[in-house]
Amino acid sequence: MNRENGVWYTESDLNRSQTKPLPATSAKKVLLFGGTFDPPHVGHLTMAQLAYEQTGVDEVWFLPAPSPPHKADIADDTFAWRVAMVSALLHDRPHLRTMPLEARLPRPSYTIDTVKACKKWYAGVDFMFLLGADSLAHLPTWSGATALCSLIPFVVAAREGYPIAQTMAKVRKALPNLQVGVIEMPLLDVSSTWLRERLDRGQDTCELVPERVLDVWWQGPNGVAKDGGDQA
Ligand SMILES: Nc1ncnc2c1ncn2[C@@H]1O[C@H](COP(=O)(O)OP(=O)(O)OP(=O)(O)O)[C@@H](O)[C@H]1O
Ligand SMILES: O=C(O)c1ccc[n+]([C@@H]2O[C@H](COP(=O)([O-])O)[C@@H](O)[C@H]2O)c1
Repeated sequence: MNRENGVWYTESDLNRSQTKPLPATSAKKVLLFGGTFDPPHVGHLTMAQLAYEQTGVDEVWFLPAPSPPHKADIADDTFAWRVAMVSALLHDRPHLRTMPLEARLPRPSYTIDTVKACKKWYAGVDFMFLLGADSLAHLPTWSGATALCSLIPFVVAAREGYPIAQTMAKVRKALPNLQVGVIEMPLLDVSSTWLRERLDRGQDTCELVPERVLDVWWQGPNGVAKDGGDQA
């Protein structure tokens, strides 16, 4: 491990970012979807699919965060495992892509760094960022939130406990330059936390985590190849 400018990174991150070509795209409009995905579930899949249909983007890019800024308990060494679970979730849906691009970036995985990097790496692409209303409510606490809002428009999905209109109004007071659209989606009151608790107790998750994803979950973080079976 090395430390530079207050940021921790591993040698393998650096080697990787210097040697591996970026994944190619022919997309002109892309919706970025950042998350911890521990594990990914039908809520994530549904919001991405509906956002794809309703925004007219060419692709939705799932960006698992190696080190999510507000989740100190998430270990970097679960990253490849979470990437592999996202790939399993998106199986057979080429317009929804697993893009572990944040592996190439400093830790913690601040969204402003990700957005700046994506705009630089994919200069011809128009980006938007997808999040749930709970994440939107916390947006004012994100690193460089005002600058981030001037860089990218957001697309928000409803989430239990965070009524959209009130949440947007409150966030706009803190971030007057916020650009945000809302997707139509039924409330799906499912979270990774609740599912993890059930999995830890050996309880049925009733297809809220698809079987393919569960196969990876049960392999554990040490049972998955370090690149998560993916290409970014
Ligand atoms: N059921 C859902 N409905 C709407 N948005 C969701 C839902 N689940 C997750 N999201 C959104 O997806 C993004 C990534 O979420 P994340 O990977 O943290 O899953 P989570 O279910 O919120 O996890 P946890 O319970 O561990 O906080 C966040 O913007 C979050 O708001
Ligand atoms: O940039 C930040 O300060 C920041 C703070 C909290 C969350 N985020 C991003 O929001 C996305 C969802 O985060 P989470 O913790 O709900 O999985 C993920 O891409 C995080 O990197 C970003």
